[in-house]
Amino acid sequence: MSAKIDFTDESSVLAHPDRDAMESTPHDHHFDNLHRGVLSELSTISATTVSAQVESGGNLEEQQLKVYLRVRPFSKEELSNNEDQGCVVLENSETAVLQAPKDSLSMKNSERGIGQAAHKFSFSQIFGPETTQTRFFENTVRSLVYSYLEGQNSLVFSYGVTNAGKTHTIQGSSNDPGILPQALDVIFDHIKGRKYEHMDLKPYLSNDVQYLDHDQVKQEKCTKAAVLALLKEEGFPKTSHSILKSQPEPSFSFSSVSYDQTAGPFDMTDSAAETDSSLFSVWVSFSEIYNESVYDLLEPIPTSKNKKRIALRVCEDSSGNSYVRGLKWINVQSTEEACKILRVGNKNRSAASTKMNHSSSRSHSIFTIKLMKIHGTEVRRMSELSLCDLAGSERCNKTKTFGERLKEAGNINNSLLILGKCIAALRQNQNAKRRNGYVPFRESKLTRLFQSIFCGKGRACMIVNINQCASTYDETLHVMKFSAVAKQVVQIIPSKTLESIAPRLVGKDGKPLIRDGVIDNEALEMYLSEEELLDDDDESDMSVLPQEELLNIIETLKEKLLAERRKNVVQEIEIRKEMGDAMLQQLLESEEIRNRQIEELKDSYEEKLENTFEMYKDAIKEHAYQCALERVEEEYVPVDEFLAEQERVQDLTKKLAEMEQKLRSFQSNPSDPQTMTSSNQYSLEFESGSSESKRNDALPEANALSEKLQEEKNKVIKSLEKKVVELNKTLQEAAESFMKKQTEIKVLQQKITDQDQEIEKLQNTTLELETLVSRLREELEQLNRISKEAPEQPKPKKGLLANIKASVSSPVKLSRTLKKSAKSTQSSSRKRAL
Ligand SMILES: Nc1ncnc2c1ncn2[C@@H]1O[C@H](COP(=O)(O)OP(=O)(O)OP(=O)(O)O)[C@@H](O)[C@H]1O
Repeated sequence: MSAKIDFTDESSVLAHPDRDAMESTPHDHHFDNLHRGVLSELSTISATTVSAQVESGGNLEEQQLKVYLRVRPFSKEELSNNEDQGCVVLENSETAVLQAPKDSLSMKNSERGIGQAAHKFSFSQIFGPETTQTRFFENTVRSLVYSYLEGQNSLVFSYGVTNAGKTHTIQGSSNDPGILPQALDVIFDHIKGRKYEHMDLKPYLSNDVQYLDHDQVKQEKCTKAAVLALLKEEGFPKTSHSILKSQPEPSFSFSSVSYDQTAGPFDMTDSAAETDSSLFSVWVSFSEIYNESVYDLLEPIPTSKNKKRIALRVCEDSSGNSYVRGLKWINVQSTEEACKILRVGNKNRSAASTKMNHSSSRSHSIFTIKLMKIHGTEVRRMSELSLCDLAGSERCNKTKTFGERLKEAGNINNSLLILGKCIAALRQNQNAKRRNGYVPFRESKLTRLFQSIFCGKGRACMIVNINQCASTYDETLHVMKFSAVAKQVVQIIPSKTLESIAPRLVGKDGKPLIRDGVIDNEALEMYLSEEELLDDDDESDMSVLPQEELLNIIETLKEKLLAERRKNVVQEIEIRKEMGDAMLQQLLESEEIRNRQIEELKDSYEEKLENTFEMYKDAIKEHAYQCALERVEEEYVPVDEFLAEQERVQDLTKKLAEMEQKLRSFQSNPSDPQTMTSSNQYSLEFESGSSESKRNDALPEANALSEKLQEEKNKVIKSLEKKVVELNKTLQEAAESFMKKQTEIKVLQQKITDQDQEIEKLQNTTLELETLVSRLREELEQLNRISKEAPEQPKPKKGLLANIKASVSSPVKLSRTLKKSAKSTQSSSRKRAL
C-alpha cells in the first residue's frame, strides 16, 4: 500500500480539500459544490473543540450539535465479497480514522499527490458494529426524549449512504427495536395512568391545538380505524425495510424492551411539573419528502396508475414555524398503536416506491410524535419529537442515472446539499465576523421543516450511519466530512421556560377560541396568515407535465393573481375610506372642541370687560361726587351773609324800580314840578347818599349784574331752602323719636314709682314683722322668767306660745312660724285697708 497516513491532527487532514475527479453530470456538480463548500468550510474549522457554554445573562444554553457515529457490522455477503479492507478504524469512543482502500478514488488521488489516504474524524460518541440497539438509544436519544417530555421540541436525523443502517437505527425490527419504538416506550411509560383518552384536542397548524366537536371526534376515530385497517389489506410488496421484513403481522410490540430507567440525567421525581394532575395526549404523523414534494405516508396509495399521490404544502404560521398542511395526525394510546401507524406508513412508502419504480431509500421519511400536556380543559404545552430517516447520500454516478432517476437524484442531492449549506452557514454564523449570514433554510422542504429547531426552538442530534465496505468508501468519506462540519455547529438550546409557552387553542372551524373572555389576537393573526390565504395547489413536480397543461396552470394562476390583486385593491380602498372617515370625524370633533373653547374664552373676556367697565363707572361716580362735594364746600355761603346780601339786593331793586318809575313819569311830563322835584331829589339822593349808585354809572350794566346776582342768590336760596326743609324733616323725626322716648321714659318712671311703692310696702311689712318679733321675744323672755320662778313644771300647752317655744329651739320651725305669722299679719292689714 503506497498511501501515506497522516495522523497529525484533524485540521491538518482537513486543510487539504478533497479534489476528487468526479463525473461531470449536472447533479454531481451540485454535489461537488456541496463537498467543495463543505471542504472549504472545513479548512476554516479549528481542531479545537468548542466547548459547551452557557450564556451568562440569558437562559439559553449553547451546545455543540451532538453527532453520533454508528458503524454497522458486515453482512455475510459483504465479507464474502472482500469488503473488509480495514477502511474504518475506531481509535476510541470519539475518534475514527478512515483509511482509503486500494481501488478507491481517494487512494488514487492520494497516489497522485492530491489529498490524503487517511482521514481522522471526531464525534460526540462513536458506536461500533457490536453496539446493541438498547445501548445506542441509552447513550444517544434517551436524554433528548426526556427533554421532549419536559416540553422541548426535538429532532433526530440519520445521515448516511444507502444500506448504512439508518432505518435499522431509527426503526429497527420487532426483535431489535430502534430508537423510535424505544422512544415511544419511554414516552408511554412516562404518561402511564395519565393518558388523555379523548380525541377532542388535536394538533393544528404548527404549534396550535384544535378543539374538536363530537362529529369531528367521530371523524377522527374513523380516520384512525381506516389507517389501521390498511395493515390488514393484502398486496403490499416486500421491501428492504427490516421492520416490515421481520414483523409478524398483525401484532407488533416493543413494550417488552427493558431500559435502565435510572440511567441518564433525567430524574422523574425532580420534575415538579410532572407531579400535578395533568394528562397527556399523543398524536403521530408520518410523511416523506420525495423529489421535493411532501407526501402523507398515512394516506392510502392510489391503486389506479393514472392517479397521482397528493403532494402536501409546506406552510408557515405567523411566527414563522413551518408545518405540513393537511398532514394526517393520528391519536395513539400506546407504543403498539404508534408502531402500527409506523408500519402502515412503511407499507405505503414501499408501495409508492414500487409504483413510481424507485427505491424507498431515495426519499426522506419523517415520523413525528406530538405530546400535549392537558390540565383540565387547558393545553399547557405541546412538544414535538421528529425522527427523520434521510435518503441515501450517495452520488448517482455509479448507477448511470438518466431521465426520472437523474431528476430524483438531483432532488435528493439538492435537499442534502441545502442541509449541508444550512449547517455550514450556521457554523459560519458562529464566527463573530460573519454573524447573521444567510442560512438557506427555505431552499428545500427538508430544511424548511426543521428550520425552527436549528434556530433555537428545539434540540437536535445527528446520527451518522456508515458501513465499513471498501466499495462505498468514497461516499462514506463524504458523509464523514459532512458530519465533521455538523459537529462544529453550536446549537442554542431553549430554556424550559421558553419551551413551556402554552399552544393556542382554536375552535372546530380553525378560528381562535376566546381565551379569558378576550379574543386571542395572536391566534387570529396566525389564523389569517398569508400562507393560509393562498390556495394549496398540488405541489407535485410540474416540470413533468405537458406544455398545454402547464399553460392552463399558468392561466389559472394568472386569474388567481388578478383576483387576489383585485381583492387587495378593494381592501386598500376600504381601509383608506375607513381611515379617511376616521380622520374626518377626528377633525370635526377637534373643530367642535376648538369652537367651544373660543366661546368660553369670549364669554370670560366679556365678563372681565364688563367688570372693569363697572369698576371704572363706580370710580368716575365717586370722583364726580367728590368733586361736587369740594365745589359745594368752595361755594358755600353762610346763611346770615346770604340773607344780608339778599336784603341789600332787594333794597337796591326797590330803589331801582322807584327810579325807573320816576324816570318814566319825568319823561312823560318833564315840566311837572313834582316830578322835577322828586327827580332832583332822587338825583340828589343819588349823588349825595348812595356811593354805590355813583360807582354804577351805567344803568344797564348794573341791571345785568344785579340780575345775575339775583339768579345766583335765588339758587343759593333754593338750595338753602332745601336744606332747611331737610333739616326740618330731620328735626321733626328727632322730635318724634324724642316724644317716643319721652313716652317710654314716662312708662318707665311709672314703673319705678310702682316699684318704689311696692318696696315701701314691703319695708312697712318688714317693720311690722320686726315689731312683732321683738314683742314675741319679750313675751318669751317673760315666760322664761316665769317658768324659772315657778317650782313645778307646768303641763305643756298646746297653743301659739307652746309652738313658739318649740320653734325657738329649732330655727327652721321658727322661720316657718314667722312666715305664717307674717302672712296672717299681711292678711289682717289688707283687711284693715279694705
Ligand atoms: N447495527 C446493525 N446491526 C446489524 N445489522 C444492521 C445494523 N445496521 C444495519 N443493519 C442491517 O443492514 C441492512 C441495511 O440497513 P438499513 O436498511 O437500515 O440501511 P439504510 O441506511 O436505511 O438503507 P436505505 O438508505 O436504503 O434505507 C439491513 O439489513 C439491516 O438489518
